[in-house]
Amino acid sequence: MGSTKPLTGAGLRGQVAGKTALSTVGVSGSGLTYRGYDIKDLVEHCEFEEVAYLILKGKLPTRDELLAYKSKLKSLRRLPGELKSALENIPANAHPMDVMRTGCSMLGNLETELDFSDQEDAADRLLAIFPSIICYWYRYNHDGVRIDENTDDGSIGAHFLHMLHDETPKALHETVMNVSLILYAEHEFNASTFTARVCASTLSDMHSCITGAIGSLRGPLHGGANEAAMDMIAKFNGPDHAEREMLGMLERKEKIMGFGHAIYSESDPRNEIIKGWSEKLADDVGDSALYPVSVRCEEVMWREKRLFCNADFFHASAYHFMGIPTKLFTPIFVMSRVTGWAAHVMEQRADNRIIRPSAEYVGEAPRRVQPISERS
Ligand SMILES: CC(=O)SCCNC(=O)CCNC(=O)[C@H](O)C(C)(C)COP(=O)(O)OP(=O)(O)OC[C@H]1O[C@@H](n2cnc3c(N)ncnc32)[C@H](O)[C@@H]1OP(=O)(O)O
Ligand SMILES: O=C([O-])CC(=O)C(=O)O
Repeated sequence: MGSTKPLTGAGLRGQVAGKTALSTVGVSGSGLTYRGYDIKDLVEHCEFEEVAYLILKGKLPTRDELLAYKSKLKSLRRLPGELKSALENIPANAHPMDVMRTGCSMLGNLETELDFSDQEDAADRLLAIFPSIICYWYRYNHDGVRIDENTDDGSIGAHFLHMLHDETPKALHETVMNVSLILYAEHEFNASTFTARVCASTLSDMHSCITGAIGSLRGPLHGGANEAAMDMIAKFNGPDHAEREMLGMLERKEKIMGFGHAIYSESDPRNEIIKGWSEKLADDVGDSALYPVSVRCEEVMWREKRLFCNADFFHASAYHFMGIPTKLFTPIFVMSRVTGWAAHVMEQRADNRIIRPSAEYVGEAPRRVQPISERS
């Protein structure tokens, strides 16, 4: 199990900030459970949509419930015309996470959650529409085409890859997307989820909560690490070069993205799973560079610093082998984590008190305002 570190100090580390029935991190099983189910068990037996149902509705679906849920999600993929126009107006050099944030916020104007009784529908709509949002913007701005977002693909992962590459994805890629979306779906009180809960605690709407969460996920210390890890490993021309560069970065006390974790102390259980798929994808594309480079990075970080790969590190090579542009890596995290965020919003609303901690004041002692004419 990925045991937890001594949790004290800055960053609210180790402080219980609320209750959740959604997941445990570093507590039991392989180290990550969703509603009591171990992540390894879920990856082995479930589709992402089943796990989304579990997270959002509280139980694993029956076969009929899953079919109905997948068909509902399929019917929610379409983009309103006003949203398409907004996406067309976002420049090609914008960061795709900013596109996701704007897309979510714009949808909140068009399909405002007027009452909390709409919350499950608002969550399902976001889950279904995020792949359409990012692919519509990307293909319009990079390839000059207006894609048809109403594909017939049976899963969210295949829908995304189909719109991105303009062809039905191969089975291996659909499987890896499925695994990846499951792995990223939920992770207790991480920074983006906590953002969503703080927003929810003011009784704000679902789109505001998710928009804020996207902003938090964007940073390289959180979801943005998969993209940053890719940028780093792409610069290494082989394992020995990677080792030399990594040692230099450590010497200069630089942060190496895709390593370490706020809660786990020895391993992130998601790493072993995505690393296995990255290796399979490397074989599939005949890679003899990026995967060995990634493995050497992992060895060096553990040997030198006892730092291990988190969920993001091997996601970088896995996504790359599937032909996904690096800048779209973190938006995939959004496509998955929206399930966890929305479930946390609903959980917060069900037992709410506004989240309002206190601060330790370290500023000036009380003093009088000097008239402006006397200030130097
Ligand atoms: C899906 C996710 O969001 S997983 C997280 C993705 N983020 C990253 O991969 C970014 C790189 N990693 C990090 O910045 C950190 O490990 C975090 C943000 C994930 C966790 O931060 P913290 O809980 O503050 O880390 P922690 O307390 O373990 O740090 C201990 C020491 O290790 C160092 N350290 C931690 N991670 C790294 C890293 N990736 N590279 C270099 N040094 C590191 C810290 O700087 C600190 O050094 P110090 O004692 O000299 O100040
Ligand atoms: O829990 C965290 O701090 C970050 C993380 O791994 C996640 O959100 O998946």
